Amino acid sequence: MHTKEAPVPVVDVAQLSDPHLLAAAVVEALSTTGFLFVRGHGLEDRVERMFRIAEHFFRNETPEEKLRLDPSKPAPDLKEGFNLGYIRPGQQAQATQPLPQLLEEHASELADFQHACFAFCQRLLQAFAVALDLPPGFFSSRHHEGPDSRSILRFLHYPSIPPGAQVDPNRAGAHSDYGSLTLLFQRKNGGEGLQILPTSEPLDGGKWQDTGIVNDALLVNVGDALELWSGARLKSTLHRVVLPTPLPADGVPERFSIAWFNQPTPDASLRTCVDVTSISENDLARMERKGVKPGSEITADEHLQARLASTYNLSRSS
Ligand SMILES: O=C(O)CCC(=O)C(=O)O
Ligand SMILES: [Fe+2]
Repeated sequence: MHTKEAPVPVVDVAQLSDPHLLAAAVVEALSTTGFLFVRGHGLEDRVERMFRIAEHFFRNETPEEKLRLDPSKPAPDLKEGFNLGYIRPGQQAQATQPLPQLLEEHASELADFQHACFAFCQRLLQAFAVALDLPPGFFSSRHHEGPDSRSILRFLHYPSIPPGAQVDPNRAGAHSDYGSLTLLFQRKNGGEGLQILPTSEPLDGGKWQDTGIVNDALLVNVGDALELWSGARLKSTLHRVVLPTPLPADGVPERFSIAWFNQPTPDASLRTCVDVTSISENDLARMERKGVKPGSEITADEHLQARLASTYNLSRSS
């Protein structure tokens, strides 16, 4: 169900195998709010199973092993995450980066889920190319699966907040995603808290809006690489995860989410594919703030490295 403000539209894509029909259904939302709830995506049967695997992992992995897996882990009381790189599918599924034992035993299911996420993104990417009057494979042919792909599956856990705790209201700070597309899976119970700052709002002091949760839908959002590539025809929107304010007297339950960060092939050119002079002042300013220059010759890997090295400096008071 949507929250009151409900800024993110919902589409059902189950019947939209034709890229033209899919484009007509999804492009409007992704070129305005940059976020879209998608139903009928075909991953429904697998999502709850992935949440169970993630939940079991976060609950049972030892603190020492968690620290070893991610020594840079920030504020462990607010958020913890685990990134899974490419896993070769098959009976003897094989991770290309060693997996902790608790995940290794599910390698084949994890590989299957990663592939389903990748395949769904390929469908969307074909629709975007059609919408921009480009050859249908323009974006999708510049993405691939394999050990050298930069795409990752991320399990996220936001631990519960006990009654009366003094904590920063940000469970995850304001950011935009770096890649081409993100698929975000949320849970009905305890999953609330994701907010977006529509691109029409000022970066400092703008009005954040709750995305809400839509049952059985996954949330698609555009990342910085695709925003640059498409000359901001598709928008990479700031988002964050917040706690309710004031904090409820009985505390806040834990929250799990799962994200698939789809990345273009590292050496693919992200040269803007539309006339750069047609990009609005507002979009240029937003991109400049991220250190992104439309029209320049830059590869997906150079873009990713640059984005990883830079951070926003946004006020957290809004
Ligand atoms: O947990 C969420 O709902 C959002 C996570 C997110 O935006 C991210 O990891 O990039
Ligand atoms: Fe994100």
